[in-house]
Amino acid sequence: MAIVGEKGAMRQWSRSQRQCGRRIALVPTMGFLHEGHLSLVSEAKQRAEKVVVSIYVNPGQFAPGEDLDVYPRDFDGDVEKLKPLGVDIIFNPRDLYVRDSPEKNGAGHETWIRVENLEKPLCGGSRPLFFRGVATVVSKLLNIVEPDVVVFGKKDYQQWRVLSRMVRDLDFGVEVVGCKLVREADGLAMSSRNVRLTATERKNALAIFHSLKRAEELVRSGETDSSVLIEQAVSAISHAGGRVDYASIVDQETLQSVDKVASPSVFAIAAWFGSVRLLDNVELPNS
Ligand SMILES: Nc1ncnc2c1ncn2[C@@H]1O[C@H](COP(=O)(O)OP(=O)(O)OP(=O)(O)O)[C@@H](O)[C@H]1O
Ligand SMILES: CC(C)(CO)[C@@H](O)C(=O)[O-]
Ligand code: BAL
Repeated sequence: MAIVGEKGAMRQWSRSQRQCGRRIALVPTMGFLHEGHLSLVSEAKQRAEKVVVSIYVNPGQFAPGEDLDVYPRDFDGDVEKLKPLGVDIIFNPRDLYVRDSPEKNGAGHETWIRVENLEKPLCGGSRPLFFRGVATVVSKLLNIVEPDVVVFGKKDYQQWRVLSRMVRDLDFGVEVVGCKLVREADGLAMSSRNVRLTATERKNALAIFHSLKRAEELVRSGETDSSVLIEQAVSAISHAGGRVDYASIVDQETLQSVDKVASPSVFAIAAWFGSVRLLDNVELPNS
């Protein structure tokens, strides 16, 4: 497993692999890896001969005042976790944006990608520049690594949908794969940010998962009214001391709210426990 920090070297490696006819899969991450990330690597290994994992905490997707400075990092630990998995390259770019290179004399990055409608609901409400940053950095990674397949997790459901749309709309020559959300043994969605929860917040945050499970059960027993499903979730999370950013039942493709659970929909929640904002979701069964 090699660690590559320079984008020219990354591109050169990819091109030489492709010239030999080898398929490349890319797994983009921000590091502090957990089993959720490792499941993406397994999926990538199934789909390509060569696997690149990128580790880059992208400043371009954090607004001022968000948690960029305290985002968990453990590069050496990540390397150890990836070693046994047969990953070929860890791409840990030092020079991703022009502003990262002092010799460019302040000539800054000024090109941004917007996925105009899909970026607006859900996370787009409280993080209006988030998907602009994500779409732009993922475009850069795709242009540098030139993978055949790129793998994302459905824990970040809207992110997966936004990036799939971007790839389709802009004709990137890559297949986008969405992998199922991986949970801790007690049900909490795995997330790098979980480490920032206190023990009490960690316990209370389970209310998110329990309320989504409850919604699933209600749908199975015939409840289709979104407002009923949402109210029980908001109430359970608030009782547990959480602050709901959004709790929305939306169409799986358009991410527009639905009043009734009648077609493929997803119940997506973002909620704060202490200073940590957590995401979770379930794809709801059709009633
Ligand atoms: N629990 C999970 N199950 C499946 N995929 C996941 C899970 N957690 C993260 N991923 C996926 O891993 C990729 C990298 O995500 P990232 O490095 O931001 O980790 P994260 O755990 O989502 O961190 P955080 O939410 O704290 O930013 C994304 O495609 C994301 O959806
Ligand atoms: C896709 C991504 C690596 C872009 O920085 C990030 O948003 C993430 O880790 O989910
Ligand atoms: N996985 C989400 C990345 C972020 O919250 O910035």
